[in-house]
Amino acid sequence: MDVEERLKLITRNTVEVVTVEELREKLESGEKLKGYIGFEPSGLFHIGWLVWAFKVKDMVEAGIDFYLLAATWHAWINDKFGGNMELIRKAARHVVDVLEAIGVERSKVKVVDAEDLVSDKEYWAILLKVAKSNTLARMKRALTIMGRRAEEAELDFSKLIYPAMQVTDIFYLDLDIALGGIDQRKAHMLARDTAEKLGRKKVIAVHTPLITSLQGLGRMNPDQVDEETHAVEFKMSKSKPETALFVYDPPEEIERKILRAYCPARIVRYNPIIEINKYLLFSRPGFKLVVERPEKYGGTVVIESYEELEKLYVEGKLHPLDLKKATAKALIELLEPVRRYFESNREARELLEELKKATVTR
Ligand SMILES: Nc1ncnc2c1ncn2[C@@H]1O[C@H](COP(=O)(O)OP(=O)(O)OP(=O)(O)O)[C@@H](O)[C@H]1O
Ligand SMILES: N[C@@H](Cc1ccc(O)cc1)C(=O)O
Repeated sequence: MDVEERLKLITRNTVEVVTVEELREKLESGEKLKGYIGFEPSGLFHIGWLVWAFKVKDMVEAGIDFYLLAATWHAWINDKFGGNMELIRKAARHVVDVLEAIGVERSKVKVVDAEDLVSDKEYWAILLKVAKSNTLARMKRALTIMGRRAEEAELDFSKLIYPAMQVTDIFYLDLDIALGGIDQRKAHMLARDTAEKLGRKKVIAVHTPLITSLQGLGRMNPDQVDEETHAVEFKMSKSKPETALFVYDPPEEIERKILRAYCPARIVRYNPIIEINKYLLFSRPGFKLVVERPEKYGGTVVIESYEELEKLYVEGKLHPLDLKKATAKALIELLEPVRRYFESNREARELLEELKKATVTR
């Protein structure tokens, strides 16, 4: 694969890459590049996570040496599973199972655990240098990377250490590329600015879009919700199960959740059903959405691209109910391999059942 093809694969379906020029330069240099994503292992895998999971597949295919960081200590700081480290560790194993189910081969990624990172004194030396290079105000502002508002920084002191840890993870693993949803932007900008101060490698940030909660924005007008509020208050999130579709939800459940979901007519901004189409369905090469409807409502239509879908929807030529039914059907198909994986893999299934029973707390 040549540089342009690799670049295309890494940058497709992203919100931003900081910066594309740096990425091109590194790819051209021919050196082996190291990329990563960190995740808090704290419960079940919702379809929003598929957005970055598909990007992990792209990275691996583009020849990036890819690390998956199970951010166990970070999840602990963030009060996930009530601070039960045993459950957090199990949840980390479960995430790797789901990734395997959607085709991220275990042998092609390196799974690392935050517990191993912190056992090295070098990690703490870097962390102190990161802390020394930044103001308290900047660290507080970065708190949205843990899905918290800046005001929550003072709940307990460990929360203030979290952003410095995320930057340290990047330096310690000596990464070239950091992947995350757009809500992780502040961590990556902090890492880039701190790298300049410390004379370290400046990480390239690749940000994927966020899928909105199935409950949408409540009574808020989409035009009045900025991206930061969207990320903290209105994204699909495993801590708020009522907002989420899980990758192993049975077909009937997927259909039920989608039929009840927020999907205002003609509006695409922060519309989760539209986003599922844009980021998960049409992002797959060759995908077509088949909308079956009676002749009197326009008859069956096969939509070939996301642009075509958006146009039809905004013009009011596609009713939300018809869109929902077609989306449910396509999503059920997309998730079929995950259901099969858990049906046929007893160990993975038992772990999933155990996690389902554990209370998903924040
Ligand atoms: N709704 C979403 N759509 C797309 N990506 C998401 C979504 N939610 C989280 N992500 C991405 O998944 C990664 C892990 O995020 P995180 O652990 O905060 O997930 P979460 O489901 O919001 O968890 P929690 O509810 O426990 O805070 C991050 O890179 C984040 O950007
Ligand atoms: N902050 C990320 C998790 C994360 C933790 C440590 C990292 O190095 C990277 C990512 C989230 O909320 O999902």
